Amino acid sequence: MPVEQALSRMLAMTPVVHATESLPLLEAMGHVLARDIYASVNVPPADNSAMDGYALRLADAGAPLPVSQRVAAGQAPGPLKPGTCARIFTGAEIPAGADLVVMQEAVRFTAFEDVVVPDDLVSGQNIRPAGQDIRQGDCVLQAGIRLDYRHLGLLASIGVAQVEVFRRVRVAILSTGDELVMPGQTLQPGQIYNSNRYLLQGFLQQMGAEVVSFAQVPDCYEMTLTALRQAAEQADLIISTGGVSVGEEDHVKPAVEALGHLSLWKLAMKPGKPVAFGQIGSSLFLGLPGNPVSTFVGAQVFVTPVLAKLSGQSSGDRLCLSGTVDFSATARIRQEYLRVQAEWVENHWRLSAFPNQNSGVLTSAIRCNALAVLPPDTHVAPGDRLTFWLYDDRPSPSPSPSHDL
Ligand SMILES: Nc1nc2c(c(=O)[nH]1)N[C@H]1C(S)=C(S)[C@@H](COP(=O)(O)OP(=O)(O)OC[C@H]3O[C@@H](n4cnc5c(N)ncnc54)[C@H](O)[C@@H]3O)O[C@H]1N2
Ligand code: MOO
Repeated sequence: MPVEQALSRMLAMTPVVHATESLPLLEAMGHVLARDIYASVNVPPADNSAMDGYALRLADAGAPLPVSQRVAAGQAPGPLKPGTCARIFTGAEIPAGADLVVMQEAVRFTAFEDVVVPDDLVSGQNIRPAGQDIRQGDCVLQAGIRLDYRHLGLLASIGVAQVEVFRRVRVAILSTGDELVMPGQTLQPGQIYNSNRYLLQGFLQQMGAEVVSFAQVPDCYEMTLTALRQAAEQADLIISTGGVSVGEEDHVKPAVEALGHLSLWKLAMKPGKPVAFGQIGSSLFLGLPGNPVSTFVGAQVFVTPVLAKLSGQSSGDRLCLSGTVDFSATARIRQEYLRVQAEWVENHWRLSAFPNQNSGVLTSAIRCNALAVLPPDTHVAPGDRLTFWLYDDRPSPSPSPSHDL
């Protein structure tokens, strides 16, 4: 089955976790907003000065003006006496009657310390009007937004201290394989370190999900059943790695079928062919192949949109870009997800492929910053274009050389 079709079927089966909670603003970081937020105040609440200087009436300009009051930020000014000006500081409220502020560098003083202002004055200059950022009653954020630091700042600016958010999506991770040991232990012959668990847990954390359980199970049907049953009791989504292929040691698929059902298995993608998707009780189940790059690509291609929908996010769409490849590659019947280094060079994106695209080479994900999509039955040569997305938008320390695949 093509990836796009599989993804639409996965999303059609994915519910929204509707439970909400009310959290103090700082704790809401990374949560998805459950209600629209309306401003109960203007931002700024009153007209205020954009400069350190003098507030006056345009009509009074022309003659030297005595200073009748001093207004610092945080003080409430009195009305401005006609024929005078007010000493004012950045952020301080404009006294009633004043209609402009002259910055202090632009004024002179008479021998009596009256203020002489320049001629080229405009009503409203250097005044930040009340509500210029947000008007009372405005809908400032809509439900479905995943809150980041910008939203926290905006919510704080309208005085919101507590927000209603969807609870975090609960995810269980299952690593399967007799060969796996945890970092920190010494490898015995035949063993490898379990990297997928760490990759997935870090990814889920970054996505705002809560990892509620982790199990590492050997290649044993009974133990896989037990682990899946326990995971389904706690999690909205179970993600397993390994054991979804066709060998006798691959027990995940039959175990899911025994406890629930599988809706999808085997997709036309590389890496990641034996991806499986289904349900156990009320938990969704996503089985990713064990190869570390299959897990990485599966996290990018499937976990991201499924988690977005579960968590109540209104859009899980990623930003897809188009770039020019400087290598040759051919995809057969499977859609390929190439690890590429995307560089912005001379007003276009140039994509260079990592030389070893094997699904066991996790280094490719670190040395590159993007996944380029090579559709089935496609050949690309230098100069051709491919769609890609950045999974790391930091500039790379050194551009990678080009490699044909
Ligand atoms: N006869 C066939 N064999 C295979 C096929 C096939 O169609 N016919 N498909 C191949 C493809 S493609 C993939 S992908 C793999 C997927 O296999 P599994 O999902 O069953 O994964 P495993 O065999 O358990 O593991 C694959 C590989 O990844 C390593 N691994 C597993 N878990 C971890 C982990 N947590 N951390 C690090 N590395 C892990 C594991 O040792 C294997 O090397 O099947 C092919 N075979
Ligand atoms: O589908 Mo597998 O991940 O190519 O090696």
